[in-house]
Amino acid sequence: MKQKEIIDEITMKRAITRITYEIIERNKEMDQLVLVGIKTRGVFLAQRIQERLKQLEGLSIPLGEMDTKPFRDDRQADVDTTEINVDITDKDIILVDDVLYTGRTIRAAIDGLVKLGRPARVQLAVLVDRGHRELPIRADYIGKNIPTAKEEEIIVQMNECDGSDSILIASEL
Ligand SMILES: O=P(O)(O)OC[C@H]1O[C@H](OP(=O)(O)OP(=O)(O)O)[C@H](O)[C@@H]1O
Ligand SMILES: O=c1cc[nH]c(=O)[nH]1
Repeated sequence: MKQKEIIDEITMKRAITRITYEIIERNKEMDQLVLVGIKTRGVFLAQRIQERLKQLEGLSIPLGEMDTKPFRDDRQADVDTTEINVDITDKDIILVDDVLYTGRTIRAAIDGLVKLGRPARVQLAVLVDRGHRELPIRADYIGKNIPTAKEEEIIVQMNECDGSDSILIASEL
């Protein structure tokens, strides 16, 4: 497998900052927002957006962690490690994930969310949209659009779990 860095730490940081500004611009009632990070790296991304919102607007936005494994259509797990300790009914949810590919993870996340309550609105923020959707799902906030071949893989590395911030593309060639 050949790997090449396509996004470095600084560019990744800028993309997260831009997503945060877009969230501020497009959500007038910020007190209704709840960030929900999709495990694993979506949670760290959501935490970074939460920190930026605090720095830029002085806002403390609640954050939950979504485990999509129990709701997947391909493989399933009995244990659900979702932790969302706020009532999501009538709230504006922003789902956060690192990569958007087929859209199946997001479908599972929405399934998990509606089991917990009835949000007013659900938006989606992703660091990378690599295309190849298999469901009618799109992101509202996109850090980087990275056109890929199906055989390639996007690897997002984050300091919190990988020791550094970087986005790589991997291919057999
Ligand atoms: O749009 P999709 O085709 O569903 O792909 C996107 C998902 O794939 C990856 O998760 P993965 O299942 O690799 O789990 P991980 O984040 O825990 O590594 C990524 O973090 C997204 O959640
Ligand atoms: O390329 C991909 C596809 C799904 N999830 C990833 O993290 N990378």
